[in-house]
Amino acid sequence: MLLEMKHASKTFRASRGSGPVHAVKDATLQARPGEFVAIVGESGSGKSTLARMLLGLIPASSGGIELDGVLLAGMSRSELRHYRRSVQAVLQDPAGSLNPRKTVRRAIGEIVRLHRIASGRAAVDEKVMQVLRLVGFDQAETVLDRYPHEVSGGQRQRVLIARAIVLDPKIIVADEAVSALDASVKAGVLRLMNDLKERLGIGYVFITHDLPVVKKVADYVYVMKSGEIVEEGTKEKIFSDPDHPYTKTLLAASPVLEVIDQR
Ligand SMILES: Nc1ncnc2c1ncn2[C@@H]1O[C@H](COP(=O)(O)OP(=O)(O)OP(=O)(O)O)[C@@H](O)[C@H]1O
Repeated sequence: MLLEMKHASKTFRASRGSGPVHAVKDATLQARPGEFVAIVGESGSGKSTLARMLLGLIPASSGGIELDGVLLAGMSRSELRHYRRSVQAVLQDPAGSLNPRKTVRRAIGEIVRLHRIASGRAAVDEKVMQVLRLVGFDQAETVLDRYPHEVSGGQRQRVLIARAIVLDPKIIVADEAVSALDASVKAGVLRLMNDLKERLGIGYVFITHDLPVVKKVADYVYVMKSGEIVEEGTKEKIFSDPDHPYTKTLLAASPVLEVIDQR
C-alpha cells in the first residue's frame, strides 16, 4: 500500500484585514505501512493543515492525495470507507479527541459497532479488551469503565491509539501525538508506536516540532518551513548531513537532542 500526497497546496481565503494564507505549498510525500515518516517544522509551518488534508478532513486547493494511485477527491463511497479505515488519525489528546462523557469501553466499542467489526455486547467487549491489551493495558478490564479524566495522560494517548488500531489501519497520521506528555511517558508511547510498527506493520506519518522524538523514531524525515517541504531524507542523512540552511538552523536550535529513555 502506498499513500501519497502529490503537489498538494492549501490556501485559506483572505479574512478581513489580511490576505490569503498559503498554509501548504506544493507538498509531495509518500508513506507506507511499516515505515515511520516524520514531518518536522516549527509552529505555523503548515503541519496540521497537511495532516488534515491527508486525513481527508479538508480538501486540497490544488494537487491531491492518492491511495494506491486512486485520488482521494474522486473516491466512491466504498473506496472512501476503505480509505478511512486504512488511514487513521491519532491527535494530541488535549485537543479533545476523547469525549469526556464516554467511558473507554464506549469510546472504542462504538467504533467496533459502527464498522461492524463485532456485534453483541460480549463480542464487542472482547474486541475492546483485545485492542487495549495490544496497546499495553495488561489488565484491560480495569480501564474499561473509566472516563478520560480518570486515566493518566499517557494512558489516554494509549486509548486513542487503541481506538485507531481497532480498525486495522495500515497508516496512522499522528499530529503532535506525544508533544504534551512528560519525557518518560512520551518515551513509553513512542515505544508502543514502534512496537505496533514492528508487530502489526503499521506505518506512521508523524507530525511534530520535537526533533529529539524524530531522532528516536523516524525512518524518513520531511522538513517543513512556511508551508513548503524544504528538505527530505533518511533520518541519518537529515541529522548528520542536512543540506538546507533551515534544517541546519532547526538542528542547531534543538535542545541538543535530549536523550530520550531508551528502555
Ligand atoms: N482554517 C484556517 N483558516 C485560515 N488560516 C488557517 C486555518 N488553519 C490554519 N491556518 C493558517 O495556516 C498556517 C499554517 O497553520 P498550521 O496549523 O497548519 O501550522 P502548524 O505547523 O501545524 O502549526 P502548529 O504547530 O502551531 O499547529 C498558519 O498561518 C495558520 O494561521
